[in-house]
Amino acid sequence: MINLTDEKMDKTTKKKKKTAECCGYPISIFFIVVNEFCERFSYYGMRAVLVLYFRYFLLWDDDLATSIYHAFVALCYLTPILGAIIADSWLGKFKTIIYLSIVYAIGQVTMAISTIHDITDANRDGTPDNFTFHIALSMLGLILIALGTGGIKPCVAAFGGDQFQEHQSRQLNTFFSVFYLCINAGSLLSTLITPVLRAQECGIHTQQQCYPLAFGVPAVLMVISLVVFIAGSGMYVKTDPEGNIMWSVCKCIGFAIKNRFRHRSSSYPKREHWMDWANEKYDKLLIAQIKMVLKVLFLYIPLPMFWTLFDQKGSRWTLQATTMSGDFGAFILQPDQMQTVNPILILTLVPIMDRLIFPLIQKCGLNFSPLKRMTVGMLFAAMAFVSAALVQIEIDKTLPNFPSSSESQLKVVNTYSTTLNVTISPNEHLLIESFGSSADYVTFDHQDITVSLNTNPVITKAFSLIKGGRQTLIIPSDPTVMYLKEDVKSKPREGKNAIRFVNGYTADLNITNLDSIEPSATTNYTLVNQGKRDFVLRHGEQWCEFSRKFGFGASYTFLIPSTVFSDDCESITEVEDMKPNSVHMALQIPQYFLITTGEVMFSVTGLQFSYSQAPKNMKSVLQAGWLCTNAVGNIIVLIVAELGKLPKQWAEYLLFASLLVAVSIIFSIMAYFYTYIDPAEIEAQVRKEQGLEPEEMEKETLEMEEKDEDQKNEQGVKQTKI
Ligand SMILES: N[C@@H](CC(=O)O)C(=O)NCC(=O)O
Repeated sequence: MINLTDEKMDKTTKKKKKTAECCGYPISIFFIVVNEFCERFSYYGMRAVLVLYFRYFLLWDDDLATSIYHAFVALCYLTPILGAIIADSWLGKFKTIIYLSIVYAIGQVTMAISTIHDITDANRDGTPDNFTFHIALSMLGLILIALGTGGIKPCVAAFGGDQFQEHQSRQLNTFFSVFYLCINAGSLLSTLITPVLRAQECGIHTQQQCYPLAFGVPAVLMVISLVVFIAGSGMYVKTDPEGNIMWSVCKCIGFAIKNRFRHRSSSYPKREHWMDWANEKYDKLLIAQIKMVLKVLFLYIPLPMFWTLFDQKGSRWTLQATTMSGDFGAFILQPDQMQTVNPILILTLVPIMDRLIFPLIQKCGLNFSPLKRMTVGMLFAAMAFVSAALVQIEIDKTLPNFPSSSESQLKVVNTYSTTLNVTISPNEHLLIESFGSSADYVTFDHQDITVSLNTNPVITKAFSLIKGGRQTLIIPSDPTVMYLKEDVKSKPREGKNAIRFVNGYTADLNITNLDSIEPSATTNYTLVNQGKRDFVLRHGEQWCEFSRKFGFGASYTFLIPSTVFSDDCESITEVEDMKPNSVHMALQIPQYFLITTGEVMFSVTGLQFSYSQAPKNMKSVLQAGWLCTNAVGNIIVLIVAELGKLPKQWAEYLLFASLLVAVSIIFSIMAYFYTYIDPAEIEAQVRKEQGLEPEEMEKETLEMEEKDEDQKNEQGVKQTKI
């Protein structure tokens, strides 16, 4: 029985007594959660506009932009290992957070500077002249950000946990929930704000999309995060690093393996655990701690699969949203804004789960242990993907029938003065009225065709179609020069609409935001957003204006007749090449609800579990291991994206759902054999076995602390003497 005198009690708990409390919580955690809010605002705000920056500022193609984006996210979840090593073996969590936050803030500022196009826009045309400079600077910024955000990630949660005393386990759980709420409040606000900042126009010489502001605000938030953290400095419980623990762990494991191999003959008695083969050389306490960590790390093996599904909400699900309608009546939701449903749901679900669902389950006498929660979380994520597959099946029903890689599709547009009988060899006959088009695309399984028009004389012309492509045969006022124009063969990106104009007027025309268009020519596609759009057509002094209301994801060809100015643009004909999206984005809400419920059960619980099951000196290491499961999950997404997809998107969703169900079954079996531990208790037991009684241990600690203090005092005296 530990029986400490008041004086001793004072000394052993002196660090904790110093932390002021409010409503049973250490005040210091206020600074930690505010710091986390600002940091996550900074991270998610920057991430929200990153792909668009790659795509439209650096002018990378979709594939490169997506790959670099996922590689960056994976790096952000790999660097926690580095942060944990620095914290646990060298600087301690407090200093690690400060130093790496400085690196992080420098990275954000570098990133913001790299987006100022005026720096290299010597010819003032609105585009940077030296892309290498911008790419190099932004890559440097991203590496620093990944190092910073990843490095501090395992430290901040564990540092927050360190602020609590042993009897505050209930408050500790609430802290992790509040911590998660702050992450999502930061993420929600920034995901809403930074795209709006990006859409502003700014610049010194020319006005461009305001990336410097969109990246600059997250940089400011990171500086604020650092200042807030430093402000709480006097109140924190700061645990000292315990030497190069990772190195000791590696050496100890290496020795155990070597020793086991040396004694592989059956004549040697078996040992309870393979790590016991390190007994000859290493401290029993270290071996016991390594066993605890390995047990948890082993349990982590199936976890990346959850993140593989979870992180697709930023990629596949957003792409799915681009094929849906975001018209909610009172407001219009853009496809990438659909992602904000996740943090919104987190903010509502975490309190509901904590205050209502989990206590209710407990009241019913059910043992809903952390590992059971995580298994159920995985099943929810799998259900989310089943829901996504069902939505996809509905979308597929409304999608155009795009050509396969061996087919070609053709549509005919007639801007000739009379109705035409169009024969496409060998046996396609189309009757197309003046300023009209064929009803739909005709599919061919060969590329070479001959087109005949029933004009007088008959006009015949041979064409070669694009394999796997969609084209329109434009018949102008002079049909002898009929020509092919390539069409879009997938839904326009970001839910935009692809539009183009065929000029049936007798002279050049100028159309708002488009280059001048010659008679009989067809413009290239321009992407326009949903909503009402106005266009002004001009030729010399003549002009007229016409308006169209667009939905999401459609494609149109507008045919301009020769009478366009005399009837005030009334006679412009609209040919619908691709129908607007008709499946509503609200149908994605169930899948978001399911994945977010899964996240609350899996991720919030996993965070607490990783903290509670780690020995004191390896808490950051285990947090880093937990975050690494996320990195591996992202790498799996990268590999799957690179290897190509199943022919049907809904089938891919079902495949992922089935994989996660299989993995969750394996995880539940592993969890069944896992026994929850109290690391402090095990450590005390090992010490006891080593012959160190608790009282002696306390005594030893006190003596060491006293010695420490004496040394400090001595140094102080020496310093004052000097
Ligand atoms: N729900 C996510 C945030 C988001 O995707 O907007 C989350 O909580 N992630 C955990 C983190 O630490 O960022």
